[in-house]
Amino acid sequence: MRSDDTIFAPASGYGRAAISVIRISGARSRFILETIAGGMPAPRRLVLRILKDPKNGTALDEALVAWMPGPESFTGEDQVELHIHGGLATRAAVLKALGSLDDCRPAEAGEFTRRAFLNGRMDLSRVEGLADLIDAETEAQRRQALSQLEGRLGQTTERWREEILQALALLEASLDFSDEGDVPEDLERDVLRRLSDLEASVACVLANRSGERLRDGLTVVLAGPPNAGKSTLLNALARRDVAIVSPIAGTTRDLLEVHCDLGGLPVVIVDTAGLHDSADPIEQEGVARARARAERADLVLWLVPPEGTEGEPPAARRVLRVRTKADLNRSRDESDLTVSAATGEGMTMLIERLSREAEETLGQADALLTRERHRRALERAHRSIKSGMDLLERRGPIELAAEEVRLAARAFGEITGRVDVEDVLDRLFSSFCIGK
Ligand SMILES: Nc1nc2c(ncn2[C@@H]2O[C@H](COP(=O)(O)OP(=O)(O)OP(=O)(O)O)[C@@H](O)[C@H]2O)c(=O)[nH]1
Ligand SMILES: [K+]
Ligand SMILES: [Mg+2]
Repeated sequence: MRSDDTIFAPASGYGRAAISVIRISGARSRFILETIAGGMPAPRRLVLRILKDPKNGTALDEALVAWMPGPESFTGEDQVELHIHGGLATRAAVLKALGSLDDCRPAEAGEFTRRAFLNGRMDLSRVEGLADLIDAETEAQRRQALSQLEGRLGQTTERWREEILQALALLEASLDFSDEGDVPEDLERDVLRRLSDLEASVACVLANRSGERLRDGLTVVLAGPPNAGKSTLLNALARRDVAIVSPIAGTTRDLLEVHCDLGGLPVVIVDTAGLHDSADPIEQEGVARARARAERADLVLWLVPPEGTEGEPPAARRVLRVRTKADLNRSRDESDLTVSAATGEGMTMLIERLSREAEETLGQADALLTRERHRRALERAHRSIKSGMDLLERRGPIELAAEEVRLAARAFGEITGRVDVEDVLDRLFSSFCIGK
């Protein structure tokens, strides 16, 4: 794959639609537009054109076309958009015509965004914001992703990086002084004050985990003995037939996740295998997976059917006891909630309860960090700042303090993709759809 090829791809979804948008980016964009649309429109204006096959001049479609010259385009390169009719045959014919041109090829997943990043049009944290925006399933996730796309995280870490580079400059100046055997104490005190301000700001951001939580959603695991009604409840919460339900104990073996939107907040509900001792190695594996997932979950709903023995809930952060199949047994007990997926009894209460849990955990999300990657980089920056401060306070070697400060600057730079992020790039861009 050559990075100086001109690339093209449908930017709207596949399947039949009224309009389909095809994006083109690269040096041949102008030539392509001239060739298939018969001339150049004014930049950034949609104009109606007949698209013609470059091989034989036959008409392909009537389309709105736009010419977006670089460097002020999304990718930073010359770009073209063709808004063609959304029929499958039309799209196939236009894509085939584009593919027949020299140095033009279909784009790989995320290649447009990768070019935008490489051409300095977006920093890495904004690229991640864009990926999250495309994947956002709820209102709160959308707002968070948009704020990251707008550059809140990137701007903050860039500011921190600049501040720490100033501290580094001062330290280096004091190194020069120390050659002359005279380290001004003011200078070191000044550096120490700057580092300590920065340390406090970074610690404050690290303490807030709500961004990552909001991105991933609140995880609720449905656990219980076999036949407790876990899969039935999952289907009822999802309002569709996701999991197999049967009177046979041990129906569910794998974990099954459903993403729900509760009042604009993302909740992931996980159905699991019934917890019990089994000689069957597949069931044992299912039970082990159920226990592991319960341990990591924000909340476990421990489902207890009216019949049979209850057993012990799995190890978990928080457990709510839910009596199932209320239609079969009217007796009250010490459960937190009582539901019947069959009649719908108690379902409103359960959903309200889950919404409240989501609101408490995710509701006030105003966090800067949304990914583990950000957190790891910031933690490293924080550690280095603290080591640097420690060295200065103990009047240790200035060279070592300067090195710590340099490491912190580097860690800040990783968040926006200034340094060392090749592996992150490959993973991130391949998670995009083709055409983005
Ligand atoms: N009457 C009544 N039956 C229910 C209710 N919920 C589930 N059942 C029945 O209970 C049986 C077991 O339900 P499942 O949802 O498969 O139970 P499970 O906990 O997922 O079972 P495993 O996956 O085998 O562990 C099925 O026959 C369901 O129709 C309910 O609220 N009322
Ligand atoms: K079952
Ligand atoms: Mg089941």
